[in-house]
Amino acid sequence: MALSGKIAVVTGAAMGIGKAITEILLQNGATVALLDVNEPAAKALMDELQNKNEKDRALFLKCDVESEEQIQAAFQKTIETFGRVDILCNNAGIVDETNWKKTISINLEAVISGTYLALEHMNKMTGGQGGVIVNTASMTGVYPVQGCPVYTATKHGVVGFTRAMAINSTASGYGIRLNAICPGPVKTELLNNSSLKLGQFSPLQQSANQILEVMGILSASDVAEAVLELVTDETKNGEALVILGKGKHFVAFPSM
Ligand SMILES: NC(=O)C1=CN([C@@H]2O[C@H](COP(=O)(O)OP(=O)(O)OC[C@H]3O[C@@H](n4cnc5c(N)ncnc54)[C@H](O)[C@@H]3O)[C@@H](O)[C@H]2O)C=CC1
Ligand SMILES: CCCCCC(=O)/C=C/C=C\C=C\C=C\[C@@H](O)[C@@H](O)CCCC(=O)O
Repeated sequence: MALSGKIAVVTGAAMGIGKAITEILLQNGATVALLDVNEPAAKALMDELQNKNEKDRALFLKCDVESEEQIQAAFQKTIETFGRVDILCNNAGIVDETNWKKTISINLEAVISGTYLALEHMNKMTGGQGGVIVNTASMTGVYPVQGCPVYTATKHGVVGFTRAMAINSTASGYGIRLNAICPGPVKTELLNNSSLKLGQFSPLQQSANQILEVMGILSASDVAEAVLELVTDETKNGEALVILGKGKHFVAFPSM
């Protein structure tokens, strides 16, 4: 898929991996609606884009993905402004093993809401033009990590939901590809603060640190490059791409 003229929606776009996804999509010619709850961070990014003459292809929409109404309003504004949606990156996520219901709400429920809203607008069976959805899972969506059982559960859910929806799309003719990106540790605010967010499992933090030593640490741009691969490679549907400091691989799931 060539990106020039394509319209993308990215959630959690103001910082970290979402910011890097936004930047690489813009660099490759796409137009991006940036959805985020952090208005100051988003405005700072928009100022950066202004300096790179990319601001006219970027639209910040304040949106808390915990609110289905706010996601719907952001989609509506995107379509009113740019005409359609071709690409969706459900990227917003948190780690919080104490407020674990919020973690489920943002990391999994919002991915489902965003995907279903995108279907309404992208589905070829209902007048859409098709497209691609990349959901940000994690290595914890494939390999359980001590210290963050609910986070791990949400990311397993993102992988399973994405793979099931990819099968649905093929079977139903939606014309939409769905893939999951499963990064290891990435140098972002989320990772920096993660050791404070393990709640009752904080004593297990050392095991998480060991993952860092074994797996290596990624930059947000490393992840964005892998997301670009999933967006542009039209042979990829229903994949879970694990990317670690030491390399990347598509998960080989057991066949039924
Ligand atoms: N940093 C890491 O080591 C890894 C992160 N991930 C996943 O990557 C995604 C992005 O994480 P990072 O860039 O590391 O985090 P980050 O904390 O650096 O950035 C997350 C962005 O999402 C936004 N956000 C948070 N809650 C939101 C909400 N309710 N509505 C709208 N926006 C919201 C934040 O304002 C922020 O701009 C998450 O889904 C995370 O689980 C996956 C694997 C590794
Ligand atoms: C434990 C929360 C994980 C959230 C990110 C994810 O999806 C997967 C991460 C995999 C390993 C995480 C290791 C975390 C180590 C922390 O305890 C902390 O030491 C990291 C500090 C960041 C740094 O050293 O650069």
